[in-house]
Amino acid sequence: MFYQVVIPAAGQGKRMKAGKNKQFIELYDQPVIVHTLKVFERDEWCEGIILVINEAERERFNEILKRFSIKKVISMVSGGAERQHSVYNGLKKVKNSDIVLIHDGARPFITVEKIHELVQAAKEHGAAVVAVPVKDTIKRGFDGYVHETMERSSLWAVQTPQAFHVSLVLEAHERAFLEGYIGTDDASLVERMGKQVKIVEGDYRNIKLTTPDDLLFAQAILSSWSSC
Ligand SMILES: Nc1ccn([C@@H]2O[C@H](COP(=O)(O)OP(=O)(O)OP(=O)(O)O)[C@@H](O)[C@H]2O)c(=O)n1
Ligand SMILES: C[C@](O)(CO)[C@H](O)COP(=O)(O)O
Repeated sequence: MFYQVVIPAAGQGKRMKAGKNKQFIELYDQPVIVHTLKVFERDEWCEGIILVINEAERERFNEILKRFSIKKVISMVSGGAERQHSVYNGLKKVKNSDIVLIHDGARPFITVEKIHELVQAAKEHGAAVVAVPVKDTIKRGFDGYVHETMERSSLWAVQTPQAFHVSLVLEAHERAFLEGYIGTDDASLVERMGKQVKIVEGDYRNIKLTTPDDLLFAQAILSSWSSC
C-alpha cells in the first residue's frame, strides 16, 4: 500500500528558543529532521517525500540530505507563514498517489509499524490520525478561573502523521484557504467539511519537539532505544 508524505519543516522553532530552526538541532549526532526522514526512508510503502522548507535554508537542507544519504525526497517546496500554508504548498506537489501522509519534521519518533496501521485506516475511512488518550484532567479557563472541566474519557491528544485520500485533504485545504480558516492540524480541516476521521491509537513517545524540555525527553527515548 503506497503513499507519499508531506513533511513541513519550515517553522522558526520560536518556542524551542534554540536561535535556529529546531530541525537542525542534533540528537545523537544527527539533526532532528534526519531522524524523521530516516523513518520514511526505511518504510518500503513510502514512495516519495515532499519536504517543505524555508527558502533561506534550502542549501543547508540539501547538504543534510547528501550527508545522510536521504534518497526519497522528490520535491523541496517553500513554506508559508503558518504550518497550514506550508502543508498546503506541499500537498500541491503530490502526484500519482491515492494516499498522502502529513508528518511534522519535528516529530522524530514515529515507527514504521504505526505508519502502516494509519495508512490502512486512511485507505478504509478516507482520513485517519494517530492520537493518544489524554492523561491529565483538562479544564477550560478564562481570566484566571476555571470555567469548565472536560469529560476526559472522550479526549485524545492528536499527533502526526495524519493520513488522507489526496483529493479529500486537498479539497479541505482549498476550502480553508478560501475561507481564511486556520486550524492547528490538518484533520480539523477535513472535520469541518463534515467528514469522519478515524483514530488510530498511538504512542506517548511520538512527541513533537516544541519546547526545550522536549529535548530531555528525546534524549531519554533515544537512549532507551539504543540500549534495546
Ligand atoms: N510556517 C510553518 C510553521 C511550522 N512548520 C513546521 O510544522 C511542524 C510543527 O510546527 P511547530 O512545532 O509549531 O514548529 P515551529 O513553527 O517551528 O515552532 P514555533 O511555533 O515554536 O515557532 C514543524 O516541523 C515546523 O517546522 C512549517 O513547516 N511552516
Ligand atoms: C499538527 C500537530 O502536531 C498535532 O498535534 C499540532 O497541532 C501542531 O501544532 P503547533 O501549533 O504547530 O505546535
